[in-house]
Amino acid sequence: MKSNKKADATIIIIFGGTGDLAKRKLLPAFYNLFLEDWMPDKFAIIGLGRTPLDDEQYRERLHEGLVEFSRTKPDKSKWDSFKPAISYFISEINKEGSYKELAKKLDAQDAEWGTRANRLFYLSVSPQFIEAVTVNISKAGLASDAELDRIVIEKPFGHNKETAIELNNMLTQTFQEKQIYRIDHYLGKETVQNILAFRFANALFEPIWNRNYIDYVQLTVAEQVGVEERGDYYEGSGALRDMIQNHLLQVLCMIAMEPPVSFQAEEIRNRKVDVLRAIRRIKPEEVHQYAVRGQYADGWLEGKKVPAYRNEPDVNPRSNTETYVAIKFFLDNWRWQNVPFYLRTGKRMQEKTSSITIHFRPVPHSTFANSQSDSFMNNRLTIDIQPHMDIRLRFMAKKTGLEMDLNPAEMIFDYDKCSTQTPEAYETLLLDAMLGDATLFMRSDQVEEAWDVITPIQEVWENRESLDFANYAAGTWGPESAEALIAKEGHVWAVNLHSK
Ligand SMILES: NC(=O)C1=CN([C@@H]2O[C@H](COP(=O)(O)OP(=O)(O)OC[C@H]3O[C@@H](n4cnc5c(N)ncnc54)[C@H](OP(=O)(O)O)[C@@H]3O)[C@@H](O)[C@H]2O)C=CC1
Ligand SMILES: O=C1O[C@H](COP(=O)(O)O)[C@@H](O)[C@H](O)[C@H]1O
Repeated sequence: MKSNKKADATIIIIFGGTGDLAKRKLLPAFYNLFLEDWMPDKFAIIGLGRTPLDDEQYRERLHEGLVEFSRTKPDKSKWDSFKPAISYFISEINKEGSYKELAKKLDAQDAEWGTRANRLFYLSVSPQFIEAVTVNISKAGLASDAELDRIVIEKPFGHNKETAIELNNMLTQTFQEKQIYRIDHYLGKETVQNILAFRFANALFEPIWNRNYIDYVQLTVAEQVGVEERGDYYEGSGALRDMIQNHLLQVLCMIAMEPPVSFQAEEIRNRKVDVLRAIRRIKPEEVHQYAVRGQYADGWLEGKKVPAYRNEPDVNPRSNTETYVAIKFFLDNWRWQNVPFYLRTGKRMQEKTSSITIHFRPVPHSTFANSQSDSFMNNRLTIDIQPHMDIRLRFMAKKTGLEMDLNPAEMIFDYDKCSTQTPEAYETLLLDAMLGDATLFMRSDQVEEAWDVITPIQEVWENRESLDFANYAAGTWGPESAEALIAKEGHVWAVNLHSK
């Protein structure tokens, strides 16, 4: 969460510097921070990988990434001033010798600047390498200063609760908790951060933000893309681990948390972990009542035929991996007792859209005769996270005319009307990591609680044999069972309603 200050001298060391994430997200984020004068006055970016490249060839690769993925296209003179800070270091993760050489490079940079710089170790590598990198960093004494040195860990953080605990234990042998930045890029999204401002900087909403006024809450993260080139990873993950365990549960925390006393990282994280602890654990025998899963069949998206999940590259043709999940959660605390929180996410859905919808209770007594259905008359607050970013409040208003007839109307805050460009999530998060602000990163207990929430579902799904996959066509809103899941309560998925 940015203040107006810049970080002190910083060296960013990217393990996996030749990988997709570095090219697609990390370097464009650093470049845009540089353009907007957020990078430290002294900074260096060292990319690591085994691919034989020299500095100039590495910079050229990253430049291609900027052209393709950056929200601002690279300007020649700006790129020329940015690129000397980038260098490449050929290294094998498992070889201790590489880290000794890296130590020399880091020390030389410190000597040149005349100061011990902050070191930000970014692990943009497959999770199987986290232990080797951490142990070797420790052996080579690269992270000797708990105040200056930090490590950023990408998702997935563990494969289940047990492995997440093991990973936390392993990391804390080298790093203190305050040095560990577990990234969840949803927390860096502008609209997700705005939930905190919306809830806690306005007196208007807090009094009604509870079970007395809110009927139910929905969170949808729908993607049009399929599994793309990530079949190998996704087969071992599925939508529950890939999206619910992290992004959707983190957003749920922002919606449901109690007002924090301050905006200190620990305070915010304490309030969020309270929410995760309050989520009622689903018993194995109840999983079918609370959760549904799906897998896409072939279908049509925007006029193009797209293949079924089982026909995607690196996917088992008899795969049981879910590409769609919908879950009904309850929170056992005073604020939210008996308010359903519906979470759903899926690939190959009809629209790309991520949004939160708060459905308010109906008026206690209906004064007006109206042709609209009751649920359509209820107030509704929608926070559109992406691709369109806005906050919309639906209320009933009188239809212009001589009769007293009602119509829904909307008050809209539209980000498109703001003059400043919206930063990418990785820009916010990388800046925070450089500044040492962990507010938007996950603490160990948050990750473990989030795994705990999904464990029963995960275990039942992994052990159940008969599946009727594929059960939704690509280009639709997912399996029919997801509609049934909430129809039982007389509820309806808001996005479907919205797009009709
Ligand atoms: N790509 C994305 O959009 C996202 C990625 N992530 C996470 O980020 C991490 C990185 O993903 P991604 O960039 O896609 O992965 P890639 O497969 O594209 O890149 C892997 C990187 O690891 C390096 N590497 C692999 N083995 C070794 C080794 N033995 N020694 C040294 N370097 C090695 C590769 O370098 P080289 O080949 O040069 O050796 C390459 O730079 C993963 O944890 C992923 O889950 C998270 C969210 C989104
Ligand atoms: O972490 C992940 O997120 C993306 C979706 O991110 P978004 O910012 O485009 O909404 C998802 O496609 C991917 O499977 C998952 O690993």
